[in-house]
Amino acid sequence: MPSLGRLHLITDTRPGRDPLAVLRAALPVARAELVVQVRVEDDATDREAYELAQRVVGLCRPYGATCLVNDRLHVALAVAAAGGHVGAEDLPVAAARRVLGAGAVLGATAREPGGAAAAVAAGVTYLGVGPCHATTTKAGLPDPIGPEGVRAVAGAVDVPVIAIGGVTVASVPALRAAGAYGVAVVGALSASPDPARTTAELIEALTC
Ligand SMILES: Cc1ncc(COP(=O)(O)OP(=O)(O)O)c(N)n1
Ligand SMILES: Cc1ncsc1CCOP(=O)(O)O
Ligand SMILES: [Mg+2]
Repeated sequence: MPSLGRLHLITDTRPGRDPLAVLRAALPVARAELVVQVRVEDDATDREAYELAQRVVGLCRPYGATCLVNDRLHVALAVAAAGGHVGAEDLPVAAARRVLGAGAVLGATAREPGGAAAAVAAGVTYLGVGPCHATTTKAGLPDPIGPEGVRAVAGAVDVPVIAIGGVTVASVPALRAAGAYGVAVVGALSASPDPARTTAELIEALTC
């Protein structure tokens, strides 16, 4: 397995959220185990995405944390992020790999073994697999696949599987038992009254 962080914190840029405050709380706890994925709302401008990503890259650097950019790979390149994440409505994996280059971290979304194997063949570094559980963070998703869906994908590929969708501290053990290498969260940290503590609990559950 590559040295990819196990805790993926996806920025929550919905109104009233403070993604940089959450990141400042999580970084000193998770350090190099943290992968921060800069994800902005669809109607955000590229300039807004760029400015947030630039801040995130700067905050991650002293901790050895990894910054990725969701969807907007030109923003990833512009801020010298470590890579990006693409899904079904974004650039195809092979095209994303060409854009980012051979050394970049490239994630893609998968929910079943066939799609996962195709993404691996096309050059992904890791797979974001889900939604594992119900989530209120993103609308229009298919039904949750649960730990058994994660198990099916993890058994079919040899890249790290990052479970996403409604992940909480309590759900991490079952996801790990199903073969997840790590987890990606929005609400578990963004809505936590104590993001530093929740980060510590997530890291403990992911590395024990
Ligand atoms: C780690 C991880 N897994 C899945 C996703 C979802 O990506 P996508 O399907 O492209 O949906 P959007 O996030 O772009 O709305 C992800 N971002 N990260
Ligand atoms: C972007 C995305 N893709 C699948 S689930 C999801 C949102 C995950 O957010 P949360 O951790 O709050 O359920
Ligand atoms: Mg996408």
